[in-house]
Amino acid sequence: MTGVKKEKPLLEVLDLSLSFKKIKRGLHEEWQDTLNHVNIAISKGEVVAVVGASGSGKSLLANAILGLLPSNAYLSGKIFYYGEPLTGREQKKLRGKKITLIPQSIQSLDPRMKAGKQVRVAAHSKISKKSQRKLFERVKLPRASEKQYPFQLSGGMAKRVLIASSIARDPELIIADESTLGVDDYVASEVLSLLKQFAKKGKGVMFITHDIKAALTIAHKVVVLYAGTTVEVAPSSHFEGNGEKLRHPYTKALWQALPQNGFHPLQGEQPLLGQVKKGCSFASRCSWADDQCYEVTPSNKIYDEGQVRCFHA
Ligand SMILES: Nc1ncnc2c1ncn2[C@@H]1O[C@H](COP(=O)(O)OP(=O)(O)OP(=O)(O)O)[C@@H](O)[C@H]1O
Ligand code: NI
Repeated sequence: MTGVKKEKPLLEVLDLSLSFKKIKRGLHEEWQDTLNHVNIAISKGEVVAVVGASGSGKSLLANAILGLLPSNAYLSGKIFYYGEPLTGREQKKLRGKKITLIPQSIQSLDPRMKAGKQVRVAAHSKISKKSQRKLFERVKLPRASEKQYPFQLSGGMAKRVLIASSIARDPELIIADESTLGVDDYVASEVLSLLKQFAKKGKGVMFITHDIKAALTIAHKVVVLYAGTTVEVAPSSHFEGNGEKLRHPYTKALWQALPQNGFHPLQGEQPLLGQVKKGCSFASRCSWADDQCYEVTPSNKIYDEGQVRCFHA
């Protein structure tokens, strides 16, 4: 449509790289590079899945967005929130309010605090007991559980307390870190449907997971992270058939490794962050790789519906 100004994405991460300064005796400094040119955008009402194997940098990315990195961390690149730079000061202001995290582990609950109070404390005591009960209803927590301590809750209920806490202050962006990990299928599908509902209400949801199948049940698009780099961003609809519509060989391999697609495992291992060699980080496992891939890092190619980092895609 002409004349209609396109709304800026809720969150935009552009070419974000992250290194840690290592403590070294002597004169020279040593750096450990982790995230490397990460690009991701999330709009209101959108679920974006960030998919990657263990150690690919998913939680680092979440922490970078939330401003929760240790003091030896150095970031380059940009993070925008509604088109404005998300500075450390803004992160502090928005964190826990407009941008919230659903942590990976239920260990993040305070073991000495009853469930109802956990949620009221997450809301900085700005909500009444009545509102807390409404939140409990929203995440399908029985009223009686508000008086229970975390150890008395089932794993699924504890997850729901984390989720209720994360929405207590009506956030705009919810970052869910492996929220379906370690729960049974039933709880996982309930968690997924809650995340989907949040997006339907206009929030942006970043769903971090290594489970591409779970991601595809709710995500509008999938960001694939490999060894700290976003190698592909593709709409969920491109994950079909043999993966012909997917562009990056790693994304194709992830798709083809699913039991429903023939269970073709990918040989080799993802390099550890900090030990990624020059060139394309996927080259050593890629059947398409040629000399160039071992020498030069592919740039990010943007196409209509997504982006890809591969010379041959
Ligand atoms: N504070 C730090 N200093 C140096 N390196 C770090 C630091 N935190 C994380 N890393 C490095 O970054 C890597 C990726 O960590 P991250 O937790 O982001 O992975 P992940 O994709 O979330 O994995 P998982 O699926 O297992 O949760 C780690 O393996 C580690 O090598
Ligand atoms: Ni993680």
